Amino acid sequence: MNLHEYPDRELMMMALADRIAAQLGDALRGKDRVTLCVPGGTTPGPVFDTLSDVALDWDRVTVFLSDERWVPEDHERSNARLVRERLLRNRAAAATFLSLYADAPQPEDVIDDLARAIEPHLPIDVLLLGMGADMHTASLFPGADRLADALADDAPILVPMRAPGAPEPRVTLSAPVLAGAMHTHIVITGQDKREALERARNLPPEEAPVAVVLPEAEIHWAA
Ligand SMILES: O=C(O)[C@H](O)[C@@H](O)[C@H](O)[C@H](O)COP(=O)(O)O
Repeated sequence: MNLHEYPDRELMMMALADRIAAQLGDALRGKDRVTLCVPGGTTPGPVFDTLSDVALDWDRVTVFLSDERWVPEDHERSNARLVRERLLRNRAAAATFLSLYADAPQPEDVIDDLARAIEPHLPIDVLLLGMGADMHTASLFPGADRLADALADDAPILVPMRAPGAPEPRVTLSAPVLAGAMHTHIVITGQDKREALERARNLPPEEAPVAVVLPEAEIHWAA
C-alpha cells in the first residue's frame, strides 16, 4: 500500500494539492485537455482552497465529481456546490465543470445524458477520492442497491445508487472508470478511517468498495 503519513492535516492538504497540481501540469504538457476528478464530502475543502490558486492552464482542465448527491446545486449537501465554492474560484475559475446533477426527479431520468457528457473526458488524468469509515468511496457503498452493477467489468460510466448510509439518491462513477484513472489519490483523516483502510486491504470490493482503487492509489493520511 502506497501510504503517505503526514504530521498534521494542514500540511497534508497543502502537499496533496501540490502533488495534484504537478500531475495536472505534466498531463497538460502532453495534450490539449486534461481531466481532474474530485470527491465531495467534508474532507477535501482545504485541498480545493490551495489548488484553486495554483498557476496552471485551468482553461484546459475539465473538472467533475466522483459522485453526486441527488439534490439541487444550491442545497447544502450538494457536492457541486462545494466544488463551485472551494475549487472553481481564483485561478481555477477558468476550468470547465461538468455537473453530475440535472434538474430531474430521479437520477435514472437523465443518467445517460450525464454519462455522454463525461465520456469524451475519460480516462481521468488525476483522480482524488475520499473514503468513509464503512470503506465506501465515491458512492460505491457496501450494501448499496446497485453496487454489483457498478463493480462489473462492463459497468456503465455512471450508476444511480441508493444505500442505507446515504440520505438521498446518488450518482457515482463506476469502478472501471475510477480504476482507469492515470493517477489516483485517496485522502483520509482520523484513526477510524486508517483502520478501515487496513481492513479494506483484505476484503473483496463487494464488502470494501474502496478496494477497487487501492492497488493504484497513493493514500494520504493525517490523524
Ligand atoms: O458525496 C460524498 O459523500 C463523497 O464523494 C464520498 O465518497 C466521500 O468522499 C466520503 O463519503 C468521505 O466523506 P467525508 O470526507 O465527509 O468523510
